[in-house]
Amino acid sequence: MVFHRLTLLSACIQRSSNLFIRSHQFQIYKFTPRRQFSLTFRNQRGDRPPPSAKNAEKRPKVKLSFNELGRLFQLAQHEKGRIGCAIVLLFLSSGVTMSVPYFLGKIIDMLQTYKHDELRTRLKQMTLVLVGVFAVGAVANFGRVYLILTTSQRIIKRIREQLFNSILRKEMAFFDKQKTGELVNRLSSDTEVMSNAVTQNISDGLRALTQSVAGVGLMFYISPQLALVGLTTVPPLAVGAILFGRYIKRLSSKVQDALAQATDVVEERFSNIRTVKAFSKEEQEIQLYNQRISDVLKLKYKESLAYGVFFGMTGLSGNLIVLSVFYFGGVSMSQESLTIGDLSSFLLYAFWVGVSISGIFSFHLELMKGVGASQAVWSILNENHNEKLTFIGENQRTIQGEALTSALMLRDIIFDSVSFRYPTRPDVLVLDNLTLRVPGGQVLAICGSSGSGKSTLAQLLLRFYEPQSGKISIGPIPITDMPLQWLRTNIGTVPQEPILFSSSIYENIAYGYPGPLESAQETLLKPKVLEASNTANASGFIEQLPEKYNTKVGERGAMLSGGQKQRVALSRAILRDPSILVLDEATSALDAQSEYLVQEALEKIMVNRTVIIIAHRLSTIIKADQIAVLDKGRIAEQGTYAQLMNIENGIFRKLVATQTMVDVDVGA
Ligand SMILES: Nc1ncnc2c1ncn2[C@@H]1O[C@H](COP(=O)(O)OP(=O)(O)OP(=O)(O)O)[C@@H](O)[C@H]1O
Repeated sequence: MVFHRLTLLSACIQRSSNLFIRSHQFQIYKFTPRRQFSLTFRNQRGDRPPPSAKNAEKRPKVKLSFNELGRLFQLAQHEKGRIGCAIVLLFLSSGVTMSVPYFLGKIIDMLQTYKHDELRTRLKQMTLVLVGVFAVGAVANFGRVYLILTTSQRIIKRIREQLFNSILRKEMAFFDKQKTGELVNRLSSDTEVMSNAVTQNISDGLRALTQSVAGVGLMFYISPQLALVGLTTVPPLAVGAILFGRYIKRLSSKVQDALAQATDVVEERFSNIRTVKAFSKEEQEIQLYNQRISDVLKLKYKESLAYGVFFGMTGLSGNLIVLSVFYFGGVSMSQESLTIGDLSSFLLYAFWVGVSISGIFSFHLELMKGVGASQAVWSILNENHNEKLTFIGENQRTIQGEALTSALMLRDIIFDSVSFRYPTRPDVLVLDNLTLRVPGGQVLAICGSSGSGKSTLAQLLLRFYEPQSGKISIGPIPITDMPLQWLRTNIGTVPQEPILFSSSIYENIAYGYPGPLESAQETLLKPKVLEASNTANASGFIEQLPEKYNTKVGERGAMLSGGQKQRVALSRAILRDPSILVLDEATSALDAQSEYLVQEALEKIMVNRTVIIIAHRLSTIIKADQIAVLDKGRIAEQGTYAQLMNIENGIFRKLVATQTMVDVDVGA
């Protein structure tokens, strides 16, 4: 009978041992998909991976600094109550889990000790008690899981809000350096890793810690000698697991880099699909992608080999523990110092201890990942590179005695000895002590060869960048003294290649409305949108679309033609009724009809505004009140068309002669 039960128990333990191994695998694999996903773009430190896998060796190591750890834990500060409740529930549910082996041992002993009616009565009582205990465990578990998951999401939401807010307020130089994909990755993936490190991970880690402490305690309680036998394998296993963890960490970093390279191909090719197709490079791109994913597969083979060896070894040592516990346990049973129930409980506790220890390793790994991800997020959240966004207050109506009105903005714009280099390219002097007066209320065409700095002038006027020396004023007021938002609200811009949002035409035009959209009443806004699109000669084509103003324009406005996009962008710019309009003309020629419509619209909106046109078309230039020619970072010539054409060997004359400018017959 005893032998039969031992055989049963042996089968049960073999299952437990397999479960133990699978559970180990689960504990480690559990994080793998998320790691792969999040690290596709990011290495351990949270940086975008370097382009070659070779460089991966040089990545900085994450060291657990208490400051960083402290800052990470501060994320959970607002959620103390919820996390506290979750921890109490965690202790309760862990207590229930850890009581299972104890009760199981008791039942086995009961089966051995009692017979017939007595056994039935006792079994009934025990079952009733256990139903109650398990019900409490289930409720506690439900509460813990619900609280932890919702808290995690609340923390993610809070960091995302902060991060998005911080990113949007950065100056342009920040965006010149950062890759969009990387910022998106910080917002989506890193925030999740960080939040997980201080919620789910804390919960899992605490459970692992309490269960291993309780498990070891109970093992010693049942049989100190057997506990020592069982636990002798823990230190070598721990060393093995740490070494294995390090190896896997290195290997998986390489896997992540290889994956990132494969993803880079996908990202870039998808976003430039028109170029790929136009050059018929589909085959070449498929091969390139296949090569990249083959690199991933090779590394995965290595990883699989390592996992195989490790789990083979842990499986073997797990079985050896079982064997030794059986042997020593059997000896103790023969000396009647241990019951079969105790032995069963003991083995189950040993199983839980094993699972929990692996949980502690995972906790450490996740915490490291959280710290790694947080470093990049903290550096964005640091106040560096923020724009000085000053919102105009109710009482601020004047600057230096001048009323903040559109009349002020209609005064001359003066660039006074402005020198400028882009922060990302400090070796190139784009504007060299440039002085320019833009007459208020008139149209100034700026021309010059490609790359001479025409668009840069507009960027400085909008204060996307600050000049290294010199100043820009409107009337007597330097633009640096004006509230930034007010300055920008009074300047309408239409870039060379307008980019629209993927929403409807109506929403794209309404985007020009100064102030928060929700505060603008629909009834007031709609006529303004219609009027703006009329002025910009956009209403004609919009009305012909099946869904008119509700037509979705596709990503970046891809569903509209170049001329249509320009007119929607023009509508958006004039909706805000700006005193200053900056138009960067498209370098490529529009068809004659579009060209005519754009030109006609421009003539309508030029009235009572200062207009700066970064001009590429001779037709526009001829109509301008003044023309400024930019050359070698300075204004080389300024005057009317007739005046500039009269300059012998003049730059403007040469520009016209070499037909650098697009000439379109607007009367067509
Ligand atoms: N964000 C930037 N970061 C670094 N350099 C820049 C940046 N934008 C422009 N540049 C450089 O500054 C110089 C002036 O560029 P800008 O765009 O003002 O020329 P442009 O006269 O408007 O040219 P185009 O007529 O071809 O549009 C160029 O050498 C360009 O490469």
